[in-house]
This record gives sequence, structure tokens and C-alpha cells, in this order.
Amino acid sequence: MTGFNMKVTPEIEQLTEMCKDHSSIDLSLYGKYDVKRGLRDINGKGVLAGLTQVSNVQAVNVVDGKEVPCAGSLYYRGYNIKDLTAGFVKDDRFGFEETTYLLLFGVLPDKKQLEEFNQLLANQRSLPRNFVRDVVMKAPGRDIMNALSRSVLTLYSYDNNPDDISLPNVLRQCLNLISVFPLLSVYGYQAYNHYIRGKSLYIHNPKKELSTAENILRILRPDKKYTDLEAKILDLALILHMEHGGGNNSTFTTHVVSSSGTDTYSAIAAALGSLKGPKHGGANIKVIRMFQDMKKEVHDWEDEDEVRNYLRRLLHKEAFDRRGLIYGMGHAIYSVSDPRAEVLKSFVESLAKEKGRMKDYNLYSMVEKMAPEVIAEERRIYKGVSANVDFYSGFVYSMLDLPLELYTPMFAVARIVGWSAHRMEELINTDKIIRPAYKNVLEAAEYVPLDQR
Ligand SMILES: CC(=O)SCCNC(=O)CCNC(=O)[C@H](O)C(C)(C)COP(=O)(O)OP(=O)(O)OC[C@H]1O[C@@H](n2cnc3c(N)ncnc32)[C@H](O)[C@@H]1OP(=O)(O)O
Ligand SMILES: O=C([O-])CC(=O)C(=O)O
Repeated sequence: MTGFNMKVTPEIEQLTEMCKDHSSIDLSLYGKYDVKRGLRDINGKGVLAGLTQVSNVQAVNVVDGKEVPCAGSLYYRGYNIKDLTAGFVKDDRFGFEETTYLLLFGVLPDKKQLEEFNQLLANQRSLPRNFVRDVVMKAPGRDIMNALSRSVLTLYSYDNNPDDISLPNVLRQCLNLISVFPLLSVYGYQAYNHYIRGKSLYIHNPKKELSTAENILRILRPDKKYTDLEAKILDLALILHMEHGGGNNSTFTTHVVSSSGTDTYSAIAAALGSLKGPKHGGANIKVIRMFQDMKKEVHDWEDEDEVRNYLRRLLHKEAFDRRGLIYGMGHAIYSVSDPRAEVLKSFVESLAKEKGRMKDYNLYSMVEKMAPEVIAEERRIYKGVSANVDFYSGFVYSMLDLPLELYTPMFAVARIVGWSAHRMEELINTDKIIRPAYKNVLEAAEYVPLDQR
């Protein structure tokens, strides 16, 4: 085998050892030069890299001048997400479009503004002629995040004014991408399902009068049918994933890449590459796979000792993907709780009852309680660990019968709104290329001619 099908050969193994020998940095040097690994101090506090008005991620209270961990809260443009989501649920209406308006423009829309904005999004929700045939269906892949990035990068060629980074043009591009992300994701999945898994091919058109969540379910399902409850729960999950400050990995990527002056398609493709990582948005797929493995390995799901033992094996790199992680647990900022996980959990129990999944729900609850204790036994925890948004989101998606391959793309369908708001904020305010420092810790060397080495 050659090229991209090539296996790792002994030669590559040997070259890798050379990379390791010449790239391993003494850990003590990070302390010596006060390098903030992961751009955070040991208490988890991030290096201040910018200012934002888009959202606020809060995980500490200041008591007597000291920062004390507290239950997490999240504010979109100053509004607590618990109040926002409770408002939509109480009124029994969809909130994704309204929250998009809020995040992009900074204020809640009135009825007329919302109607006009819904119209604007609906009118943009179509792909260029033959795009599905010529791009989405060509060389489909099993990773829909990569398929999505490919589609986004290719849309550049269909845009008459792609490189213009004036604010109205960037806003136009962002609104267009927000509108078509559900189509690119679901059609990317349908292409994979047909060409790679040999299943029937369904390409349904969206309907202008439907919300984003309803359209996702409509174009995904062969019979285009869904219940109102299913669409409302998907809407809620999307709202909870839309935005999380400027420092999360994919949004920071958006800031970094935008600061170079590049085009919108390149910036969003870079953010997608970040989001798919299993320590970030890709964790929602890992959580489900981890539970699938756990259910095979643990004979009695109600036996706390057996479950605890499996969790320890995860941390010891003896189970599942052997990365030493319990997916869906822990967070760079939150310690006591992630408010999004709390909101999702409040719907999960009733949904699990309705779908006959209470045995799964009980296992999730047990792991949610037990995992922080097991992690604290094994790792140096400075700030505490709790369930994050990805812990329950995959479970919710599985109860909505969404295919696993679409879990992280669903995150992207939501988070593109946050990326767009931050790209606009970067372009409005900063106009300074982001360029932190790396200290060189290697001595200079004298050049040696080839025949003398
Ligand atoms: C939408 C989102 O992006 S939410 C996050 C989704 N990601 C996951 O669910 C993956 C699992 N979780 C993790 O990998 C981590 O918790 C992260 C990447 C989210 C945060 O990592 P950190 O900022 O390093 O967390 P924190 O400072 O609290 O970690 C302290 C220690 O506990 C470990 N730890 C934290 N969470 C976990 C976990 N879920 N499983 C195992 N160990 C963990 C860290 O590796 C670290 O140990 P180390 O110092 O020996 O490396
Ligand atoms: O803030 C973070 O580091 C990760 C996160 O939860 C998110 O992006 O939603």
C-alpha cells in the first residue's frame, strides 16, 4: 500500500522516535519560564486574551477578594441561558432563530423583527444549483465534520465576493452559512449512508415556514415526520450549544484565524476542525461509544462497584479508547457544574421515561455522580470536575434517533452562530494579528556540511 492507504512501517516508527527525541521538552522548564500550559494557570484560570460582549461563562464567585468555585452559569449577551430556555419552554415556541438574533445583534428581537429575521434565514436556506450533486455527493466520507468543512471551503468558489472582509459582506456570509449548515450536515450524512453504508438515498428539501430544528428532522428522516416534542427538544439542545465565550478552542480558533484577515469560509473551516476534537465538541460521540463499551464490560449496570471499577480502568488506559479520559466529564472553566448539562438533564429523565430508556438513564446518573470521585482519586484536581454539556447531549440525540455521525455536526449547526458573532467582534474591534510567544529552549548549533555528518 502507498500514499494515504499506507500503514505505519518500521521506518516511520523509527522516524517518530527521532521526532520524540528531538521534540520532548523538560516539564520543569514550563515552571521555570512560567508558561501557562493550555493557556491556563494551575487553578484553571485562562490567560486573558481578549474582551467580549457576546457571552459570559461564570464559574467562580469573588469572596473576600478570593475566587471561590461556584455553580456554573452562562449568559448570552447578558441574559442567563436558564431564563432564556425557560422562556421558550413556557411559551412552547422555538428559540434557535431568536437566540441567533440575540447573539449576532446583541438585543432580543420584538415580534416584527423576529418574523423578518426568520424570513431572512429561510430565504438563505438553499444551496447553489447542483451543489449537492457536484460537491456533497462526491467522495463522501464517514466523518461528517470533515465533509462539512469540505463543503464550507468549496462554497468559497460559489461566492462572487468571497475575500471581502467588510462587515456587511462578512455578516451576509455568516447568515448564509448559519442557514445552510443543517443542509450541509444532513445531506453529508445521507451521502455517507448511501454510498458507504449502502442504504437508500434521501434528499428532502427544507420548508421555509419551519424552524431550524424542524427542518433538521424533516430532511433527515425518510418519511419527513417528527413530533413537536422531538423538534422542541432538539431546538433546546441547539440553543444550549450556540455559544461559550471567546476562549473555547473552536471560538478562539475563529478569533486567531480571523485576525490574519482571511475569508469567512477559511475561518469557519478552521473552527470546524477544532470542534471535532474529542476533548471539545467531538466528546458527544465519544460519550455514547464509551457507554456502549461500558454496557458490554459491566454485567450488572446497577452494581456500583462494577461501574466504579470500569471507570478506574478508563483512567488507567485499560478500557475503551485507552486515552485515560472519562468523556463528558470535566471542563476547562466549570468545576461545580455546567449549567447546560443541568438544563439538558432536566429534560432527559422525562424523555427517557417516554422512550423506555430508564435503565440507561440510571446508568448515566450513576456515572455522573461517581466519575468526579474516581477522577479526584487518580488525578491532581485543582478545581473540581463535573458533567459537561456533552455528557447528556449524545443521550438526548440518541433518544431523538439522530445517527451518531451527526452528533458533532449538530454542535456545529449551533456553534456557527457563536463563531459568527465572535468573527464580527474580532473584525469590529481588534484589527491586530494574534501572535503569542513561544520561548526557544534549544541552544544554537553550528552547521555541518552533508559529507561531514
Ligand atoms: C463542549 C466542550 O468542549 S465540553 C468538554 C468536552 N470534553 C470532554 O468531555 C472530554 C473529557 N474531558 C477532558 O478531557 C477535560 O476535562 C477537558 C479537556 C474538558 C478539560 O481539561 P483540563 O482543563 O485539563 O481540566 P482540569 O484542569 O480540571 O483537569 C485536571 C486534571 O484532571 C484530569 N481530567 C479532567 N477531566 C478528566 C476526564 N474527564 N477524564 C480523565 N481525567 C480528567 C486532567 O487530565 C488533569 O489531569 P493532569 O493534570 O494529570 O493532566
Ligand atoms: O468552553 C470550553 O472550553 C468548551 C465548551 O464547553 C464549549 O465550547 O462549549
